[in-house]
Amino acid sequence: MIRVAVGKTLGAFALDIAFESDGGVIALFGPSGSGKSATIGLIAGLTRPDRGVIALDGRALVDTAAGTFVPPHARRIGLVFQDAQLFPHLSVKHNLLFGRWFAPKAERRIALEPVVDTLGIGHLLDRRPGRLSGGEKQRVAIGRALVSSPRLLLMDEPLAALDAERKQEILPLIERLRDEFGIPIVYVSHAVEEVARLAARVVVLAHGRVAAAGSVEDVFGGSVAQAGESRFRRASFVTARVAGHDETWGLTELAHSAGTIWLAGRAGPPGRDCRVVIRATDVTLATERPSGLSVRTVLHGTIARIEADAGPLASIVVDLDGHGHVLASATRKALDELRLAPGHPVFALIKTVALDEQSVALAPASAPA
Ligand SMILES: Nc1ncnc2c1ncn2[C@@H]1O[C@H](COP(=O)(O)OP(=O)(O)OP(=O)(O)O)[C@@H](O)[C@H]1O
Repeated sequence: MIRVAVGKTLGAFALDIAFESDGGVIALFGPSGSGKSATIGLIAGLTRPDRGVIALDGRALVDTAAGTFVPPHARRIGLVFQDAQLFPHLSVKHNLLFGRWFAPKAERRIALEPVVDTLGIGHLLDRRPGRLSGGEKQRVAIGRALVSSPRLLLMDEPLAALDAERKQEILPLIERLRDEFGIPIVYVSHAVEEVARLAARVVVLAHGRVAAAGSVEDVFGGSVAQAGESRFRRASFVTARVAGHDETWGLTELAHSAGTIWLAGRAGPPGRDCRVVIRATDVTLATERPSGLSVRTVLHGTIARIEADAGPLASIVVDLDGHGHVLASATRKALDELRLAPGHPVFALIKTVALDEQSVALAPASAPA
């Protein structure tokens, strides 16, 4: 359990935040400059708060009123940054073993072998970091943090420097370490896709304050959490159930009460709950059920809210039959011409080609998504 309630002034920037997490992955989400990395620095002990408390499993790491400040190396917190920050003169194996020095012998819960297996880095052990790709380096950085048997893992945009393909290789590995090693993780990102796949809870920061906090479903139920994001990055997700695979056409059918969602590719066994991430720019709205279109996914819903940008665009939050929301981007002109307003019924159309396996996060086999 991590509890954070701190204030810190950094030049002209004032951070004043409070949140708690009792395990799993909690995401810190928010636009650039909102204070995500500053928060990570405070939890790791790289900086000291001006006031407040940070406690891990009931033990104060910082308590300014009591004069407590546990130094970073004694916090037992693993860190993974965007840039892997490996020791260039050490082999991969010795980089990994370096992490162990920080764990007292009695607390070395995590052995090297399962970490190497999970991350698929066994063939790299004798290499130096200079001879690794970006994705390989990042796996080793994650491994080094894990073998220190940390009480908490802080991951600050660990995928931001990787291309889309590398990201898709590493995301499942982070899912596995979340599920197999049981270490609580604070995960910083401004990618909705990553947050939707990994996190149970999210804290949205804006201008150094907590703008929203709660379950991922609740916080991303509308577009408010993404107000600072460009229209190309805005996304929502819906929880659906894998209904089956169409082997002839290579499609997966996902059941939702608002309609069937089709995605190109295979995603999970039938019966499994999942979250489907849908970019707002991939959603088209229609006032009538369309015919003669190639679009396969037609979800019926009701306009819950319209948020007009300063420019020509608007974000439309569509309530899906009381089971989640989908976010659409449209021009204000189109809204005007279709006379769309809150309370109106609409159909949300999503191209099948906009969704594939990578748009889907499977819920653990036994738990709801
Ligand atoms: N040491 C410092 N001195 C002065 N200002 C600082 C210092 N460190 C951070 N800041 C300021 O604090 C604010 C928050 O920075 P922070 O790095 O936490 O943002 P972020 O949400 O992680 O952004 P990004 O997504 O771009 O990494 C920024 O305005 C930054 O310029």
